[in-house]
Amino acid sequence: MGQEGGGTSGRGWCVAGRLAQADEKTAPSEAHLGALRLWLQLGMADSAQAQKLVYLVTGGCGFLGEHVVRMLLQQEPRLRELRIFDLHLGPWLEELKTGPVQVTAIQGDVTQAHEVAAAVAGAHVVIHTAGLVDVFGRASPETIHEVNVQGTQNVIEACVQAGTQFLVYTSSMEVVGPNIKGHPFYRGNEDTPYEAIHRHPYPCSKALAERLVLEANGRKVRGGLPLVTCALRPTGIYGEGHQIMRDFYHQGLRLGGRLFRAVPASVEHGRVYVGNVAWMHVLVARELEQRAALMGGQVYFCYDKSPYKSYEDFNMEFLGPCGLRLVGTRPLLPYWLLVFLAALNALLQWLLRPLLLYAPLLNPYTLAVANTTFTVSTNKAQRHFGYEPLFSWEDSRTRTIRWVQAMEGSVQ
Ligand SMILES: NC(=O)c1ccc[n+]([C@@H]2O[C@H](COP(=O)([O-])OP(=O)(O)OC[C@H]3O[C@@H](n4cnc5c(N)ncnc54)[C@H](O)[C@@H]3O)[C@@H](O)[C@H]2O)c1
Ligand SMILES: CC(C)CCC[C@@H](C)[C@H]1CC[C@H]2[C@@H]3[C@H](O)C=C4C[C@@H](O)CC[C@]4(C)[C@H]3CC[C@]12C
Repeated sequence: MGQEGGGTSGRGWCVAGRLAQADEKTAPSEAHLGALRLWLQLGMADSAQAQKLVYLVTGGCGFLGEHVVRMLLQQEPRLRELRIFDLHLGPWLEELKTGPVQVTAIQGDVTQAHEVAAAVAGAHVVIHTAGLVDVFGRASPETIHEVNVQGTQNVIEACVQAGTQFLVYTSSMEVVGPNIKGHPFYRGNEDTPYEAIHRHPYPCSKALAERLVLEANGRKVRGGLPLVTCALRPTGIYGEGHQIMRDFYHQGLRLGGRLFRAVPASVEHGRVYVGNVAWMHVLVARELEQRAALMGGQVYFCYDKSPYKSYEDFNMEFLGPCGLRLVGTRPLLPYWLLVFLAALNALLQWLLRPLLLYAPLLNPYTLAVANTTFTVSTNKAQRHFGYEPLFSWEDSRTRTIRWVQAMEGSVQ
């Protein structure tokens, strides 16, 4: 929309169109022309002012980050420059550079304070989605901490030093749960009491980082204005580009078009479409300035109309139409055996570490997350900043199915 309805340039077109029509029929009076000239002038002034904001998206080349980047370009008409900061830049960035918004790709590391500071300087808004998403034991706990916690601290300090006033942080449902006790969280909201106790490095790091962001709300940035921060907590994100969905799909193909049920169908797992999560980021960033007192220091779960289902049944909404079948109405293996296999995988990972990286999907942590009900039901984002999902469940499903069908090696 930045391109399509970009501020008032769209309005200018509209007026010019109407004027041309009027010319064909009746000559407009001087008064009419004067009014139109004034409107056009105001429109141009508006337009010059409209495209004034500089946004920085950290992790802008990741699964969620790419959707945030594209959504900003479509839905934020005030954007002048969009900076995309990532450890690994994607080739798709090139196609964005021909549009009306200046797109600046910055290869950098959030753990390097000076790189972050240089990227943040002059930005009005920072959307910090960069993170090390690792629940499979690929990275060390120290690395996860460094990227997720120290990286976030660097972003906060850079905002303070640069005078950047608005910071949106991508947190995670996992800062709440599932906790180590396996307590269910059934359609809870941001105020539902829950014992958020974790041991795994990933949720621990996200919880620490979220706290840093929320505590930074109100800190004075350069120039004396207060920093306004908030955190968004997506549940399990799905949609175009979702790596784990890709993995399940390929695994299903290898197994002759079948996947085997491991988790009871009764365990609800919260899921949210990536387009809606991106839209929520864009809206939050837009509304933080006007509603700083209400939104500053707040957390919001990301939600939409995706149905409540088990992790595997939900995946079948997309993988089913792409030719896969989920075998079994109940888990094929007893739970104790899954626990044993998960523990065995953890042991093998530890033993093999000096030789190779063994990081299967099943481990004690992923088993616990997949086996514990965790779903949200809230309207806080709607109440605080007017969020409504941009994509219906039907749209989200169709888009995801099309993406799976277009995947390399697809049976379609
Ligand atoms: N995928 C989910 O289901 C989910 C759910 C809740 C929250 N989140 C959060 O959303 C954010 C994005 O997750 P995602 O699923 O898109 O993951 P992703 O791995 O696809 O994206 C993360 C991006 O961050 C970048 N990055 C990693 N380390 C970096 C560093 N040191 N410096 C700069 N960039 C770095 C990566 O290169 C990548 O492009 C993360 O903060 C994650 O914790 C994800
Ligand atoms: C029993 C096993 C075979 C099933 C394995 C599924 C497992 C890999 C899945 C289940 C739930 C998934 C997590 C969940 O959707 C939410 C998040 C939050 C986010 O911040 C990071 C990703 C993560 C942890 C998903 C990872 C994959 C999980 C554990």
